[in-house]
Amino acid sequence: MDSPTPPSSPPRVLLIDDDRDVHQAVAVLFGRAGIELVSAMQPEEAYSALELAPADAILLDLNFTRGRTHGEEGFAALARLLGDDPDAAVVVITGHSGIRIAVAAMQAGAIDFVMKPWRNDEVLERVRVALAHRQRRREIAALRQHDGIPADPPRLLGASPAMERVRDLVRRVGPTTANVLILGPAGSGRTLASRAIHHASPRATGELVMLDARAAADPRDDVAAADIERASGGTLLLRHVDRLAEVAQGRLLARLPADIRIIATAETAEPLIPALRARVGTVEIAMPPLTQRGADALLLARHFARAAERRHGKPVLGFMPEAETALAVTSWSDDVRGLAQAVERAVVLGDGGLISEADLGLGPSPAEAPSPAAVASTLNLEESERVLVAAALKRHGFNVSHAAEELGLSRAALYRRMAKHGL
Ligand SMILES: Nc1ncnc2c1ncn2[C@@H]1O[C@H](COP(=O)(O)OP(=O)(O)OP(=O)(O)O)[C@@H](O)[C@H]1O
Repeated sequence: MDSPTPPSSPPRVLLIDDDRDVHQAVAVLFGRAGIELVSAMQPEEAYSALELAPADAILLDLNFTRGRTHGEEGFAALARLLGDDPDAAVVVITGHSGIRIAVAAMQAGAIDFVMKPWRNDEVLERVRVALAHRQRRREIAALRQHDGIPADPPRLLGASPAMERVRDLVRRVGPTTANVLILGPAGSGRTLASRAIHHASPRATGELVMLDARAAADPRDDVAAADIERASGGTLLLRHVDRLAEVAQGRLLARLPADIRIIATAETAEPLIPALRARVGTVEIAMPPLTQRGADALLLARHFARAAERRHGKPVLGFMPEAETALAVTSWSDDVRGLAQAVERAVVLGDGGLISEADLGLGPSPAEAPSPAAVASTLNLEESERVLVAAALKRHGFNVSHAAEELGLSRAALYRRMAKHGL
């Protein structure tokens, strides 16, 4: 995530609208007004854009599916934008007769609204009000913070129900001072979730002190008392707490002051002594492995490709269809981090075209597709079904009829399973 816009640079406004003509018109308008436009055609693209570079204000259309006028998608996006960042300055865009919808959006936290078709001066005025609002919020936060403008909130990307549940828990627990134990595979986003919780907490102006239990040369080593002390007033993040030997866990428990907020991460809770688990795990959050997040793998791959594009100045067109299928079924050794590294490598070494399966270091040969036996030994029933369906689709070049025949399913049944698993 980049740092917020420095005061001297032009204000940055994110437009979320599925109409290209609107983007073109706003680009001209903002260009004249000295406002930088960031464009997103869909809400998911917008969350990725915000993670890469924060916006000072957001213009949000409320309908993204042709023929829809009730704004459900826009309201869901508004809730997510404000859930991720309660200080977000959002102006909603509604149709000509949408005054009731506009009022409901303001009740839901939007700062203002504009109605299509709009007058240019009206849009600019609303955007400027939103920018001023955001600036005021930042100044107040900076006064509280003492050491400058606060960073934007970390964002957990993903549209799967599994990630919705994680975001919901993060949102509920963040503003409290409850201790949280985050369980899940290495690289799945546990530290990112910890940052989001700290950022949303009343202790966000204090330090997030990170201690890695793996850093101890000997698992019997103690967690430094001085570090624990530093976290008073902020949050203590104990990473990989399951790597501490039981004796060290006991000593750690004895040293934890009563008034400190603790977030701990571990792969599983089994190695934890019950008293430590009870102390750090007032709320437990299970971070699902990427293979349980359906189409999130592709969504994250696109996000990491955009991030690498920005970081290395190398353009990327996207992913080849077979690479997309492979992404949906690959279990990376380091979960989300493994995916991020593979995508970044592909962008760095690629020629700016479409990223192939081979570019991602994934075997293109059908023989390498998982066999039912291999699948069954490591995954649960749901995951096995997803991997088998994806592998059959891959073997048949995404020909649904052929894949359905191989799986002994009707085409309709296969389509249902594809929808269920986000394939
Ligand atoms: N849902 C997500 N959205 C965006 N980025 C993510 C998401 N999950 C993970 N990442 C990114 O993947 C990388 C690994 O995540 P993170 O460091 O939080 O993992 P972790 O579970 O704490 O692993 P470890 O403890 O081994 O470092 C980070 O760069 C993080 O920003």
